[in-house]
Amino acid sequence: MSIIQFPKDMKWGTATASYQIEGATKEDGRGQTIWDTFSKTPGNVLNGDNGDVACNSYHRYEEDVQIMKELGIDVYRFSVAWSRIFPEGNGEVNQKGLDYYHRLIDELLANGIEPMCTLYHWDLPQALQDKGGWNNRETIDAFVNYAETMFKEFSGKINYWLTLNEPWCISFLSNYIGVHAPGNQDLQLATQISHHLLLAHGETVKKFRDLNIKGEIGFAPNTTWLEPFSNQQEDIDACKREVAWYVEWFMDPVFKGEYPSFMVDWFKKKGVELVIEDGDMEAINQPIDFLGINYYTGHVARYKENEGLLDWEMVEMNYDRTDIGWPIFPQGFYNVLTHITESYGKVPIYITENGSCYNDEPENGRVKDDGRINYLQQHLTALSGAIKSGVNVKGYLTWSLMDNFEWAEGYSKRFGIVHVNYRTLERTKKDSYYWFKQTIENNWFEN
Ligand SMILES: CCOCCOc1ccc(-c2cn(C[C@@H]3NC[C@@H](O)[C@H]3O)nn2)cc1
Repeated sequence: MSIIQFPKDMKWGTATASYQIEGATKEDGRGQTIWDTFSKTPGNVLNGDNGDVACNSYHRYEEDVQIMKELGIDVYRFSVAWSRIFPEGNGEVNQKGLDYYHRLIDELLANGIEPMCTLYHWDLPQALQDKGGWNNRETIDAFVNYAETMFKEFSGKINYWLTLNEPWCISFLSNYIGVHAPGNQDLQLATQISHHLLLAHGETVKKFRDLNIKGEIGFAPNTTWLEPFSNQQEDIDACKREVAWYVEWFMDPVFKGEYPSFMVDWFKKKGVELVIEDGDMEAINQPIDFLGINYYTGHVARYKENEGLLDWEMVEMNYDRTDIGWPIFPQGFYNVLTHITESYGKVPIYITENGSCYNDEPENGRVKDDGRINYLQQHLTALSGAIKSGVNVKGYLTWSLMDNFEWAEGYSKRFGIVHVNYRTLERTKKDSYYWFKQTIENNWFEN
């Protein structure tokens, strides 16, 4: 057994997102979003699930904050539903929407918990999607206007801001692979959307600086790691392409002001012509205060000609897998974090999402989720190793505080350290909740 310790100023927390937990989708002036539309289109979401009720956190946030207070966390990451603030995406502000987030944030602050606000976590107002959504550059202006409204309203209460959650999911998963809203399957469209998302991020950071807002701002790319099956250059290059699709494609423009040329060339071979206007790359290349990193899984891979978009295939290594089927690959967590530090320097990093799907149910009031505890132990051990090797990690927020709407998987996949009974909405703290609570209290755990 060994003791895994963390820096004394390490911040611990949990993360959620508006569409996944709030419910109340037709209350207090909230406008429809692309996930309301997508989830109610038959076939898009398992079991026809949608976010109309979810965890009903819109009304149960006080109970949820008490659960967080007992957990002993320092920071809670949530997202704001843009369509609660601007039901049509822009125009007249909805005061009842602002009022809800004041209630939530005041409850957090009153209980000594720091709010970390994600401005965009996938729930685009449908009215903007009807005008082209993220493919329309006017959506960038609407986003900056929404962000400016939030900055001015909550400056002084919120000190940690994230512009975008997982731009790879927003662009490629949702507009090329097509399994998330709005469900397009067009590589040119998805790639152009990725550029507009980066522009929205950069213009928002500029606005944050121009307004002299107190606090820190960043964004939260999702990451993965592919380990080459051999030291053959074709295997190494294939893995590099997939990691770059998530990491370099979004981080090079922000940190270096340019796209990774080997990926631009690869997309060109696939017929993609990215439209970049004068000044775009300068607008994206804004210094950020911290990076949110989301990591779930990785695997071993090798080159395979004409396989998928990037010519690679997974190598089956009898991985242990979670209940959503993702390989448990903690070495990928260490590798992607050290890779990011080697590429972009010691930018402060918060792990804004890391967690696992285990569908254990309560028995006699207890949820015995050993799989999730094991996942946390393995990934926090990898994180501790990354910190020791120089990665500038400031905090770790597990995904998620509670079971919630897992997008196309609906409510069938449970990521929470707190169980939610979707019929009664009763919350039940899982064994992993108590394990995480003890780890936070100690700032170490025994592996
Ligand atoms: C047919 C091919 O299908 C490919 C599916 O490909 C993916 C990839 C990635 C994901 C994914 C899901 N999550 C968890 C969320 N992160 C944000 C938060 O809202 C969590 O709910 N991260 N990545 C899903 C599906």
